[in-house]
Amino acid sequence: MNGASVMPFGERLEAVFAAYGHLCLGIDPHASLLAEWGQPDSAEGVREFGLRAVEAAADKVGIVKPQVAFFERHGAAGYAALERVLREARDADLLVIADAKRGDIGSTVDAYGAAWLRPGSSLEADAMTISAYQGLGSVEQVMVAAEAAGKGLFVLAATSNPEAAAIQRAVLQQSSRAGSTVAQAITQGVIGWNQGRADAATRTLGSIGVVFGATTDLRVTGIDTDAEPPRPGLPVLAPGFGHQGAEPGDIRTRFGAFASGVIASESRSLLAAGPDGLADAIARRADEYGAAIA
Ligand SMILES: O=C(O)c1cc(=O)[nH]c(=O)n1[C@@H]1O[C@H](COP(=O)(O)O)[C@@H](O)[C@H]1O
Repeated sequence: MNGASVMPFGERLEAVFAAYGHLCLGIDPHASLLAEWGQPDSAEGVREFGLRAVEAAADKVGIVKPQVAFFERHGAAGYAALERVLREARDADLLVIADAKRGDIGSTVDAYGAAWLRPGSSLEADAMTISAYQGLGSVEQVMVAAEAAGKGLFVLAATSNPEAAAIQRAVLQQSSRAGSTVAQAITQGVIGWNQGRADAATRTLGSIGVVFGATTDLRVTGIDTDAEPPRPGLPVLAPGFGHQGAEPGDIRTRFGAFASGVIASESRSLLAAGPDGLADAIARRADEYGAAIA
């Protein structure tokens, strides 16, 4: 793969923001939603659910985030269903974030990167979620490979679930970032990595982002939301809108200076509209985010 010829993920994300705004449809085929959608709780059911969600999302929103776990529940057949959903979504020109939350020692996490981000892989997505609790260095090579292939990564930093605070707000004792919280150190590490690219000064958004839950108070986590982040801007995957309680109007107050890079992700709150109402629900919500971020 010739890295010089691919469009960086951050540029693709910027184009999607300009065309469709900041809303992302999470594709989470919970058993209860499958029942509401009239689909069996099986690999066939999650495939049909995913395909109908993609159909509703196309031209209404620019980004989808399939939650891998709900497909994995159905074993190999569930993975075949996911492969089909990923392919259809990418063919529909949606930017696809595989929510796989992988992490491990470097040599193993590289294989996860190859599974989800290598061009031509049957599970190829445009970006994936990744965990760096084995050290940011453990995912360094995945960052390099993602960047070279025009792909993106979202590293968990300050997640939306309340029980994460105890770990993510813990203060580092050792390392060059001693005194920072875990969330802060991961965020600063990712910002620094994007700044270290040779063409950083010409980019508006970097290709490596973080996950900040929309329900989380970032300031308490040690992240300064008032300071203008240096170029390139930081892509922020922000679940927690809708079902978990955050609303479009919270974008500015929660994310401050990071707001322009926020991907506002909602799954259950949109999917609850059912297969026939989903496209309209997405369009309505996209307008609300548009007004909130303008
Ligand atoms: O990485 C994620 O997407 C994620 C991070 C986080 O901090 N919180 C969070 O809820 N998520 C995912 O976002 C989705 C949220 O779904 P809803 O609460 O139904 O919108 C689920 O697939 C979660 O796994």
